[in-house]
Amino acid sequence: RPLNDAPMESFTLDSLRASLEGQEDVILLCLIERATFANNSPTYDPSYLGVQNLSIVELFIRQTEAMEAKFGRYQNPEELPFFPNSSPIQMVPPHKFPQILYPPAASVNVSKVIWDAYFNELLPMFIKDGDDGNYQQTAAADLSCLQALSKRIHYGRFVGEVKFSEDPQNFSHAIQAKDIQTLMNMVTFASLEEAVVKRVFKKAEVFGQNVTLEQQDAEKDLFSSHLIHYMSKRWKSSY
Ligand SMILES: O=C(O)C(=O)C[C@]1(C(=O)O)C=C[C@@H](O)C=C1
Repeated sequence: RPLNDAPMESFTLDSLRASLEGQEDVILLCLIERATFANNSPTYDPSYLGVQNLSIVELFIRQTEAMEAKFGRYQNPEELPFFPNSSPIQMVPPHKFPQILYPPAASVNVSKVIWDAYFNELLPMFIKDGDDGNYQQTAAADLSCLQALSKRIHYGRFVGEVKFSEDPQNFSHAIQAKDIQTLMNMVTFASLEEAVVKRVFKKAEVFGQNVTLEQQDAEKDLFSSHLIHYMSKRWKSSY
């Protein structure tokens, strides 16, 4: 469920984990949609448009975000733009979302890391070579993937806040001592991370199937085969 006016107490570790689990589905479906288009290299070529040396994807994302900002997308603290735009123009009145995050936590922003990892690492893992001319659709699919990934990754800020609120004394102690190792041990669970990775592999396999009414065994589509192959090379060896 999206963030709403519910009080802070209603955000529990369980409710946040349920949200994270649902967000996995969104990410996989966005990646599957992106995989229906070819690599489409002109989408990423800064010289293709001849506009301020910006690629189609960057210009499209900048303009889409500016428009979405006007309609209030980034009033919700779950959403972070890749290109923050301080334009004061707002078409919608401000909405009072709960201020769950402690200000330093709210300032945590790894959008640049997500951007680079998506284009340089994730996308080349599964995209097929070629040019089908659908550059706008490609850029739009990239933006959906990026937004879904960014939301999932930045959700860690809410999870951290709830974990703090469950054990403020021990957390405060470690924070004051700047004991990063203890803090990391307090917020991470290797077995849970392993379970998340396994669940995502399974979902990628299921979502990537072409479901037909006639066949008993659903065929695997190219996306899931490619993605799972590369994900296995990248991550499975560590589990
Ligand atoms: O569920 C938690 O406790 C989280 O912190 C979320 C999450 C995740 O991103 O899936 C992050 C770190 C933990 O090691 C395990 C899981």
